[in-house]
Amino acid sequence: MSVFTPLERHELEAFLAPYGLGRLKDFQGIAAGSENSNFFISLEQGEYVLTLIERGPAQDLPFFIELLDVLHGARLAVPYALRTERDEALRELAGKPALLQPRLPGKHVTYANAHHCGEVGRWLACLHLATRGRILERKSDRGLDWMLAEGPSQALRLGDAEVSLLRDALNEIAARRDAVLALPRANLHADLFRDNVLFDGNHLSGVIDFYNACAGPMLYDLAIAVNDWCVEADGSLDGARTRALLAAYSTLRHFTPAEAELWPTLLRAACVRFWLSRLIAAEAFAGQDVLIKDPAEYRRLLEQRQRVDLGLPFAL
Ligand SMILES: Nc1ncnc2c1ncn2[C@@H]1O[C@H](COP(=O)(O)OP(=O)(O)OP(=O)(O)O)[C@@H](O)[C@H]1O
Ligand SMILES: N[C@@H](CCO)C(=O)O
Repeated sequence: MSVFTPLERHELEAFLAPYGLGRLKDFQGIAAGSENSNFFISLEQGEYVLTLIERGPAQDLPFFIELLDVLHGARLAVPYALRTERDEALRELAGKPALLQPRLPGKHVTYANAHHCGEVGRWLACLHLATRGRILERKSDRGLDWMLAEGPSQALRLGDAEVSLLRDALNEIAARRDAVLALPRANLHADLFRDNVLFDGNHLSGVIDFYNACAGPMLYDLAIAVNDWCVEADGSLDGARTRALLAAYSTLRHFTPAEAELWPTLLRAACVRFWLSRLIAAEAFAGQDVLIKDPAEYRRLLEQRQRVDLGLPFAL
């Protein structure tokens, strides 16, 4: 998996015809991914990706389409919704909202090095600089308020030590919520993990999966990325990769004193976000043929981030 909605060749041909991109040569469901159905599509005029939106906020699709148009216009390596000859971007196929996007070159990196992390930091700064002057508003559906609302009900399924870990983290989030929300804002990717970035050799060739994108504190985006790109097997952060990511970012946008102060809190909040969302996904998809990521990984990261308060290098 995960192709939740299989497609017949004839329905795909009818869907693709209005793009005027030539005959369908081949198509193939993509196994990776856990939220939507994705297909590689080979047409006479090039290579594309078709996404059927299976779940999540369908009413927000115009936001994602507009954001990707802005980023494409700013020359960031992102997919964007292709238009039909009648200028339609958002369409329907097999009863699901459907988008056709260019296929970006490159491969996912499993073991990131400091160079990869520098590329990611630079890309993230470009995203924030391209949007902070005219932010497209969308509240995250996995933001601090969601964590504070969802945490207590997830705690009912946890053991005593885990409840105490989560409770401490939620107390910190509640205490610092207003200060975090007052940090400098832009549009965020909000899910910048290794499996959402493509590298062509040493060059970052694409960032995909914007379905968590929102408006919010830029530092939160960095915390999410650092927790995945710079992590060691024991959950600690690797100094060289962390410095490379943050240095590349701060060359383009300097951190503020408030950001330096709130960095350890944001690192922990980003752990809580994925610990909770993975617990929810593990329960919702139990027994199904869907990729489920391990919630315990983010519990371990949170434990580590509570033991070690990490400063923000390159602050000010
Ligand atoms: N525009 C694109 N260009 C190249 N490959 C793509 C593109 N879009 C998606 N892919 C491939 O399809 C896979 C699944 O896409 P994606 O991560 O968006 O799935 P998802 O189910 O929406 O997300 P997730 O499981 O991360 O929430 C990616 O890992 C990538 O290999
Ligand atoms: N990147 C997320 C899954 C998609 O939001 C995770 O690792 O839990």
